[in-house]
Amino acid sequence: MDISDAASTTTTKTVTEYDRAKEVQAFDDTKAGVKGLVDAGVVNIPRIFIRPPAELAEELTTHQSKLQVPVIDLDGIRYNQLEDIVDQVRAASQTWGFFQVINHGVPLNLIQEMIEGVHKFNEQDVEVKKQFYTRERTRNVRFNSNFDLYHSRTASWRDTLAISTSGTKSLEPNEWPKVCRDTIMEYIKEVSKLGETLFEILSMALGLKPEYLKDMGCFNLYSVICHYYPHCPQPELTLGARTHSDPSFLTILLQDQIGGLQVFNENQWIDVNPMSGGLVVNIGDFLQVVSNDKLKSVDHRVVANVHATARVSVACFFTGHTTETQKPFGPIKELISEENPPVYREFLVGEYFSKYFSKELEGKSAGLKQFEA
Ligand SMILES: O=C(O)CCC(=O)C(=O)O
Ligand SMILES: [Fe+2]
Repeated sequence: MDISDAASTTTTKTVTEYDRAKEVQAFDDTKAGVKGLVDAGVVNIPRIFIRPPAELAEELTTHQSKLQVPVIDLDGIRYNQLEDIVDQVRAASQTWGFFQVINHGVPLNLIQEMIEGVHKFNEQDVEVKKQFYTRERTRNVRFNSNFDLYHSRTASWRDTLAISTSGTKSLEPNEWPKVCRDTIMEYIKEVSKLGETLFEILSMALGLKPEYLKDMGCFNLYSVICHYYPHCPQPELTLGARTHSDPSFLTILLQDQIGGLQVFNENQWIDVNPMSGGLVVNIGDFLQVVSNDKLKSVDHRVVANVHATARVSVACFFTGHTTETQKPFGPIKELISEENPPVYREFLVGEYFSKYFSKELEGKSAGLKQFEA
């Protein structure tokens, strides 16, 4: 390559990068999200959403599998089958990092209302919705498209309404989106109860007393993240959510019947098939750390929605304490020994969050690496 070639390559690169930044900004400035693009009738998705050629080529090598994420019936708790449930949760959390629960106690009509509430929020007058559009992390209610829009190589085909519950009590009623406020409040209450039960089961699965994880401070439903995945006209070119593991101890996820969530298991992507009335539970990075790798936080993603109807999901993140002034978390003492030395160092949830939100959504290994001892 001679100097003029090098110069023109540099120029092209600069222009491409400049265009991307400009296009990302223009998209963000609409405050209408991906739904705004769909409403405007786009048939070719903007290039900020198109995945790099290498990623697209890799996709062609994946194939469908008959493997299924384990389903656990929590009704057994009432029938003296707790031990059996603890065994099932342990097995699922050590291998899949994911399981689905049924008979979980969260009222089915509330689940339906939550799904409808997220539709209503996203499908209301765009001018009303825009009032909630922000990337300001100090705001307890944040509507935007792609929290990592400015840091990611590829944007995802989804919009998100995030509610931080730590400030729920101090939230002014008009800070909340009216169309789904009461439903979300009620949902937080019910999912917290389920979370408490699951943390007890997980403590037992680790051979600890039932209150152990709760006493440690893992149990705090910090954010409710409502996702809306509009129909994508070119689903093969993008994703609904990039591959990631969750920045939480535990996540309880409600998904509607459309499907698209996939979990990485035995070197392949497996569909997490929607179950009417079921909830998906997954182990987050922090639980993998405190369990010293006994429980696994596993990569997952969402494919772009091919259906005419938008897909809705609601992820409840139990993140424990959240400010840097709180006590640090690290591998549980009872789980480490000479044969099982700590794999991870102690960390502060706040410290982890500030890194998480300053980069793009990425696979688990990158996230967990920073905790290593
Ligand atoms: O929409 C989904 O099914 C998954 C959402 C998710 O993985 C997340 O919010 O962390
Ligand atoms: Fe996730």
